[in-house]
Amino acid sequence: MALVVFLHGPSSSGKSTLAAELRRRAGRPFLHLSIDHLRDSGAWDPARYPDWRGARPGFFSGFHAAVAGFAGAGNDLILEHILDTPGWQAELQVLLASHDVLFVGLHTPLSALQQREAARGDRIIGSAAQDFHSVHAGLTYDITLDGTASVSDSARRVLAALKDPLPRSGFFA
Ligand SMILES: Nc1ncnc2c1ncn2[C@@H]1O[C@H](COP(=O)(O)OP(=O)(O)OP(=O)(O)O)[C@@H](O)[C@H]1O
Repeated sequence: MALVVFLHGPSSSGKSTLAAELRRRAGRPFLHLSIDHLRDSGAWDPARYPDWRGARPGFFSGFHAAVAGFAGAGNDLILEHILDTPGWQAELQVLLASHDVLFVGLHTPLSALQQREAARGDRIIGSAAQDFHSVHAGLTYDITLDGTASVSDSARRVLAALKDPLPRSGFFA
């Protein structure tokens, strides 16, 4: 069984920043999985697909299976993801059923998301707003964080919640 710290929130809410701080402070190894890494390395480039909409379900099913594969092989994970598509949570609920999950929701005000998105310059303008209005709906988090709070305080809160044994996550609700 592996431990999966699942960081969830809109684009620009602070998932990658928190993941990096968690790994700095954790005192134990976590493998950080995010599609950002595939995109930023050039390994995955949606613009190259003649029919990305058609290819998208297969790409993400593969990503989800890879996450479960790493966890199944005993790797503790920090997973950064956005559940913006119907069926993804259910797919991951099945794939991660045998693992400990800490489901962390990052709530960041829309104005901050838009400011960050504009400042970054490498995100599609409007993605954050699109996520903001829907991405937290119906989810049960184990911890909810303010994405504008100090990242060290947020990391401390997450690490303090990693009790052994971990209660069954709201992710599976
Ligand atoms: N707690 C924070 N306070 C202030 N700025 C922050 C905080 N967390 C993140 N940021 C800034 O917000 C921007 C987006 O952060 P980050 O890349 O961590 O978001 P993300 O949720 O991983 O985004 P995406 O899903 O688009 O990859 C960065 O410029 C980062 O420096």
